[in-house]
Amino acid sequence: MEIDRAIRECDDRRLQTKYKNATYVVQRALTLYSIEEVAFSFNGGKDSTVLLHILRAGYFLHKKGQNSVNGDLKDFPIRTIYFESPCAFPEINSFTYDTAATYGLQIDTISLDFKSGLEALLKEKPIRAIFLGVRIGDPTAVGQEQFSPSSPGWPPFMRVNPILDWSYRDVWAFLLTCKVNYCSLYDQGYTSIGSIHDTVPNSLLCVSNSSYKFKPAYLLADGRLERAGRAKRPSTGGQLPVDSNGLTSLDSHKNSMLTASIIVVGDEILFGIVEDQLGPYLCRKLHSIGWSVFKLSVVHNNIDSVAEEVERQKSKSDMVFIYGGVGPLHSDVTIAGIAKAFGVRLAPDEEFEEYLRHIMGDQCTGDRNEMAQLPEGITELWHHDKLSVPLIKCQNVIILSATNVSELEKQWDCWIELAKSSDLLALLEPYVSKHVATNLTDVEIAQPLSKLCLEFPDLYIGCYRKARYGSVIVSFKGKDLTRIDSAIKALHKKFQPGAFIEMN
Ligand SMILES: Cc1cc2nc3c(=O)[nH]c(=O)nc-3n(C[C@H](O)[C@H](O)[C@H](O)COP(=O)(O)O)c2cc1C
Ligand SMILES: Nc1ncnc2c1ncn2[C@@H]1O[C@H](COP(=O)(O)OP(=O)(O)OP(=O)(O)O)[C@@H](O)[C@H]1O
Ligand SMILES: [Mg+2]
Repeated sequence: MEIDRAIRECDDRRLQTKYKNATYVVQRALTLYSIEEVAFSFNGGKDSTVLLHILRAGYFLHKKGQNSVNGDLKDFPIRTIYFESPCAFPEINSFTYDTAATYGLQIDTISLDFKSGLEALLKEKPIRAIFLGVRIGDPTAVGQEQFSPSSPGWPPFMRVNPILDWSYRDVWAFLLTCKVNYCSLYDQGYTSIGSIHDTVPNSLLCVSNSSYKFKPAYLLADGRLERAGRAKRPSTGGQLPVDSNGLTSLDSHKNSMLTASIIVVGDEILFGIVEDQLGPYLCRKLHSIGWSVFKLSVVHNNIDSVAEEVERQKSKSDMVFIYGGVGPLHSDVTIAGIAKAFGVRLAPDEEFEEYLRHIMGDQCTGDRNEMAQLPEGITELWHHDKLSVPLIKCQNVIILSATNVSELEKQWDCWIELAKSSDLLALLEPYVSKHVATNLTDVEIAQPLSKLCLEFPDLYIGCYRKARYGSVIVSFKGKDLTRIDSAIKALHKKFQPGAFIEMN
């Protein structure tokens, strides 16, 4: 069988593993369900083209040893369904039908929408499982496994996703290694194909800005950007809903208040063995860009403790910073905790794996690297020349890998630079503060200070002392220095001259 042979003879170990696992899923499905009970959902896209050949190979391996099977091109008895749409590219349509003719696919063309079409199909045919070319990274893949029952509200069947864990690069390695045909649009710069109304060539493959020439899809270096040619649907996902003026909540917040939370993961801090110095540093940095820190919490190195705190803070704050518990050790549970908080699973991230391979060399070999597993569908990697490993952002949660202040300083500077250039982080008026000290007693200053707070509601006016029997320090924090000066003047007026001394 030509596909099986091509993979066995190539020297790409990773591809061989992916192929082995995918054909294994097909074989298990063909053991669980009879051939009449399965269907292949084929639409001429690159992922479903990979799946076609995986199914052909899986069927061959499943039947191997039986005289009836010879691995011929047209030896494919699995019912194939195609949801035809007037909005599909003509190239996709013709590729689908040409492929059906080449491989002897028995195509059922369905002209209804997916749900109604499947309802009608399942009433008529004994189908119990449908093979799909869904992959991690597809918006619809979140929460799916290789075998996933259809969603509530959909007709009942098993979705079988043999190539769920394949990356963009795996797809192209397979198609090119097996030298099979794929839809011609992929050679014209299309990297993921939807309808004619929402799909254009991927601009990252543009040969030069002046021409409309594009490189082929397999040259896209960063597979996470395969959907860059697909129109974005308006979404309120993440933390930044768009208002009626088209402004994100960050824009409309520009002159008001944005809040951040900081979560530290560290048993040793809670045991009192280690002192956290990163939290206070981050608080100062956040104030310097005008953000207000809502909470700084320390949690145990435990997935549930991390998940619980992340879940709480991600909805209360505009941004959550988390550090500690990041790495390959048993206690490094932060990333798993974040995945749990968002209700997604950890999935291998090929690009991140490559960074790790770069810094860890031979220590990081094998087909799977636990450290390269990141929360699925919500993770972005932020690169900066000065960082050996990119910053990891899961929606509004930023994972910092710094373990001391100087590392944090570097990560913070890079993060600010990246966030500024992507317009993600609103840099607000920085907070400014002044402090005055007095030897008056708490009782003497309590009431006038309460009144002052009412007179200056736009300022934060707080008190602290360094010793029980020493001076009290009153702090004024806000975004307008003249308001702070007015408040201090008003305070002076309430007492004898010289009762309060301004501190540096
Ligand atoms: C055979 C088949 C089965 C599907 N089953 C489900 C399902 O169980 N639950 C669901 O939410 N969507 C299901 N879908 C819809 C897909 O998740 C997704 O919405 C569809 O592929 C449209 O993608 P697009 O909007 O990017 O074109 C199914 C689609 C097909 C073709
Ligand atoms: N119109 C359709 N008819 C039949 N199956 C479909 C259709 N649209 C999607 N599917 C199924 O859903 C899977 C995922 O679709 P998706 O668009 O992500 O991948 P693709 O079309 O194969 O490749 P690409 O990402 O390049 O568009 C397909 O592989 C196919 O199994
Ligand atoms: Mg598609």
